[in-house]
Amino acid sequence: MQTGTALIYDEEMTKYKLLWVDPACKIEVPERLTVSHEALVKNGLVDRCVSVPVREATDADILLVHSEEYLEAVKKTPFMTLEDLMEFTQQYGDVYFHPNIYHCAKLAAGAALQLVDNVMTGKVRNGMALVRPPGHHSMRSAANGFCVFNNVSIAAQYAKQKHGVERVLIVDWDVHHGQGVQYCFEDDPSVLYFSWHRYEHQKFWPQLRESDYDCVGKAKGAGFNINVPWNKVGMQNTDYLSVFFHVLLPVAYEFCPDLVLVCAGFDAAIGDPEGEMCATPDIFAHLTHLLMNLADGKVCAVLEGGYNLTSLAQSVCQTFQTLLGDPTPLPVNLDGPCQSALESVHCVRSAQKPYWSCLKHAADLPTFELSTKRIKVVEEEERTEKVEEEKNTEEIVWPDPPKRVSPCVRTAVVLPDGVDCPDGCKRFTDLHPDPLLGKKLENILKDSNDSDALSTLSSLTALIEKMETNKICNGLVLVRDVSMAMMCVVQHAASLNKRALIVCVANEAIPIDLTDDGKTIMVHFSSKESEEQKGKYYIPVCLKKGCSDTSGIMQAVLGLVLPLGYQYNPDLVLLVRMPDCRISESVWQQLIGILQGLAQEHTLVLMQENEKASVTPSASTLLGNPAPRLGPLQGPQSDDVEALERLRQKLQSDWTLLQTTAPDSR
Ligand SMILES: CC(O)(O)CCCCCNCCCN
Ligand SMILES: [Zn+2]
Repeated sequence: MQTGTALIYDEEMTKYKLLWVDPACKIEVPERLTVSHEALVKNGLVDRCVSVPVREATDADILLVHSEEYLEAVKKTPFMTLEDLMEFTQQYGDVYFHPNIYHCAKLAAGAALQLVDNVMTGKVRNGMALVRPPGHHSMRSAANGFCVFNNVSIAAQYAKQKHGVERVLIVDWDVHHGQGVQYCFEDDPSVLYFSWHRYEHQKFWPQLRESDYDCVGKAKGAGFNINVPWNKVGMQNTDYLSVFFHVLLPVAYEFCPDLVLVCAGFDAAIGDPEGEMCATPDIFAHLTHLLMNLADGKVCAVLEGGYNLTSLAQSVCQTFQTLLGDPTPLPVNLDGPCQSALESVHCVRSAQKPYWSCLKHAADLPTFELSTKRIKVVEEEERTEKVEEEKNTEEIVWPDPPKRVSPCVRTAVVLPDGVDCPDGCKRFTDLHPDPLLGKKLENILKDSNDSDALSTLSSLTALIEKMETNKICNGLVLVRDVSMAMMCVVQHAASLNKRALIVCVANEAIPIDLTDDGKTIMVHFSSKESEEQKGKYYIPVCLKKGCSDTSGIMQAVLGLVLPLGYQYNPDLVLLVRMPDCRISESVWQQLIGILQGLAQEHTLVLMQENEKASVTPSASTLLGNPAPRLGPLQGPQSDDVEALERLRQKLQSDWTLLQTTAPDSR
């Protein structure tokens, strides 16, 4: 299995800066790179990465996206006087030139290409390039928004041409719209471009009509351009996650990319003078994690924006730690998305509905959008951007990101004799069995003299305690009686006062009575509609074709289990695979991989002892290896989607992160 995270950085890219007064450009300073790199050094992350050298993009590389006349013009800038540089800059918007910026722009683009080469040839699994100048605003024949060459667009074309990549997903989490990327690929169905961006109904820079949610791509590219406008500032972690769960991830899994490129701008983080958002740096740990089970884990992030040097450095470290496989921090206190974010999610899903089967049941445009859409053309005078007042982002403070310590044992296994311990795992036995365990479990144990059942259960309970004290990250346990073991885990977690999220894939009802105290939530995948109401903490997901229905499961995992799980924020995730549940191995691995974003990766996988064939693949994903791709997903069964929507309607008043439509509260 491919491992290793590339870090691409060269201090040469710090050697250009603004040489004259320009309020629009003064935030793009060399210190952006130095503070990011220094933070990586300080946190011991540079030593854990594979350092990959930069290279200059060649003319041929640059001409994959830009015109010859533009390249020739930029080539002249190193020899220009200051006056010439200022004159040359005038023709573009919100960007500046410098005698050394052409050299740095070639290095920035070349760094992205080095990253693609190393990931595509399997020298590393993933990586991030710390570069300046950024890229996503630059266009075929124009510099713009601090950008000279479109680093990520060049990387996408390069990946297709040199490595035969057929489908590239570009995720642009920078707070500005990468219009340069949109223009480059808007009629190209092989590149799916996703961007969220501060928009404020076209009042925010670059004030483009084509940045709105209804610009979905052109001709063959229709549906392969996804714009999520933020029409208010102050968006929080929950707003970002809501867009990933209900817009990006369902489409990304349906698209099934061979490669994921990230326009990793960190001006979407709190404290940034450009974004004025409130999402904290640890959110990038989750956003990164949620992309890492796509494309067999081939994720290449390239720095774009980020102008608050504190949140930038923290966000860069959070991203690298996840790329390196460190447990994600707990997603604390997520309430639901704000009204404005919900309107954006609603509008994007309805605009993209014709193009993606995962959205075929999405709601239509909200009526208020239809009515104001015509009159929403913002009057010209309204659009004059407010004068550059100094944004008082200095006094904005936020808590330091939590420490993310990897337990010394990543994956512990409890296996019957005769089943080998997979590489990288550690066989676990309970060294100090609790003599009273039989008594404590008598309500569960049918036969308290059943010694090997008792020993398995004591290993199970001891393993949970090792996870809760962070000695072990996650675990895989094979048992004879899965239901009994599940009840034992539920009871033991409750006795430790730990919240457990149980995801159970089965094909028939399961004998369990959940306490109604919210200490345990169970999502039960089955093929039968369950009549009896087992309380609001028991969530039956019915799939007509049962757990063999890949797209049905994925639809439910992304749109229901993830939002609910993130909002519930469990201490432990218990993944239970009942005998003969017929789930496909790769879907099972996706389930394990995706849910590791919760509970600091404290996932306990429980299967029957005859599932020997699944031990190695399950362990591989628990060890942090990316789950295999599922292939482009078909549409889920209509009646399953309708059942899921009914379930969502029922649950979303308690679990507000499940919402996908804005109440028509006009
Ligand atoms: C890579 C990037 O998207 O971060 C570049 C953003 C350019 C912003 C231009 N306007 C700045 C106005 C100053 N308040
Ligand atoms: Zn930006």
